[in-house]
Amino acid sequence: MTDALLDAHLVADRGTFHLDVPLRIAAGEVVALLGPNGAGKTTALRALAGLHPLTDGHVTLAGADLDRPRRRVRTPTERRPVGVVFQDYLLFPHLSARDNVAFGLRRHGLDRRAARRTALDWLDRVGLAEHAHRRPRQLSGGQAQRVALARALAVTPSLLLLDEPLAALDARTRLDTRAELHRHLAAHPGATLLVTHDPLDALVLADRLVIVEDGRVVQEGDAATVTARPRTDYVARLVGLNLHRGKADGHVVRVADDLALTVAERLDGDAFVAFRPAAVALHPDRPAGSPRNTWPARVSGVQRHGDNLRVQLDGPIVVAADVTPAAAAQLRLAPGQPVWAAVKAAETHAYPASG
Ligand SMILES: Nc1ncnc2c1ncn2[C@@H]1O[C@H](COP(=O)(O)OP(=O)(O)OP(=O)(O)O)[C@@H](O)[C@H]1O
Repeated sequence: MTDALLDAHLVADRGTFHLDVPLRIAAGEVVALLGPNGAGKTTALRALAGLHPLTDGHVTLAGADLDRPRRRVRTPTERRPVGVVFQDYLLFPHLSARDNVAFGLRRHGLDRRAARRTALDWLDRVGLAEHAHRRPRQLSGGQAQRVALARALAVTPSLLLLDEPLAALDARTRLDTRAELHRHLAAHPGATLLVTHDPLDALVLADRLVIVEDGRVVQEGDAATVTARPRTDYVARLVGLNLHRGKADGHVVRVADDLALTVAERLDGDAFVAFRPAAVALHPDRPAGSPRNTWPARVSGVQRHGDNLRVQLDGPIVVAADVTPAAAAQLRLAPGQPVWAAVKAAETHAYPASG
């Protein structure tokens, strides 16, 4: 991407934690920053907002350096063309919805009347014109979220930052608000960074995913690429796949000392093998007639998963298998129980681990 509106290299420290994340976002692009707990997502967002100092690297937005520690450049939060929607919205409880939105505009230099007019216009755009006089405690979670979004967007920020914007909502409100948020983000001409735990939010709302683990980017790309070729356990779990790394030789990938899986693709060298939990069949005894891709395993856990049960297996490789409740009853699945696992070559997807 050559025409990045945001060009950042976020290098920051928090205690012993070290963040080192390059990030480029084009105008109109929505990027989701995903990662497990403690990966550094919030630190990255706070650094972009000017709420956490960089120790090195830079933040350049629309060609202007906001941060560049080596040149002692640092722009205070309120002088950045950045809008933030925090997880708990941080609305002022004593101000009406209109005045919450107007507050940000006033800080950006608008006079009181113009700020109120623009605030009403934005509340109208998020469908809240008739609630403009209400205080935050008189609004539902979804409505408060929309006020926070209106407040962030009203200042026409070059960069919009959203920190888990749907996390505080119940499932039903989340569904509606996600669809509406999608509409507003699609219309936002600036760059958008969305921090989230929720793969669905990321897949629905973002054009591109950047996945961080332990302060580093481990994978990035559009949803189709990332879900088709996960490169870490976290990403594989996120997209609901089993993932194993091994050495490929033709159609065989050795994933453990005592297990080689036959795969559909022909490969050589370091490779990943991915397969869906539903592709793993469980048998009480060694399955006859199908010698490929079967291995002895032991049940380490069983949980509900939609209409099925998700069974965690230990053995030469750690695997999740989805089985129907009827199959689980027949197998009398219980923790510690030995079973045989099987997966067909045609149900696996192998790809090079390098590049
Ligand atoms: N106040 C603090 N003092 C010292 N270290 C901290 C502090 N807050 C966070 N950290 C460290 O910084 C790391 C990154 O935290 P951060 O909140 O950015 O992660 P995150 O990806 O947003 O996590 P989560 O998904 O749990 O919100 C954590 O691993 C934690 O060890």
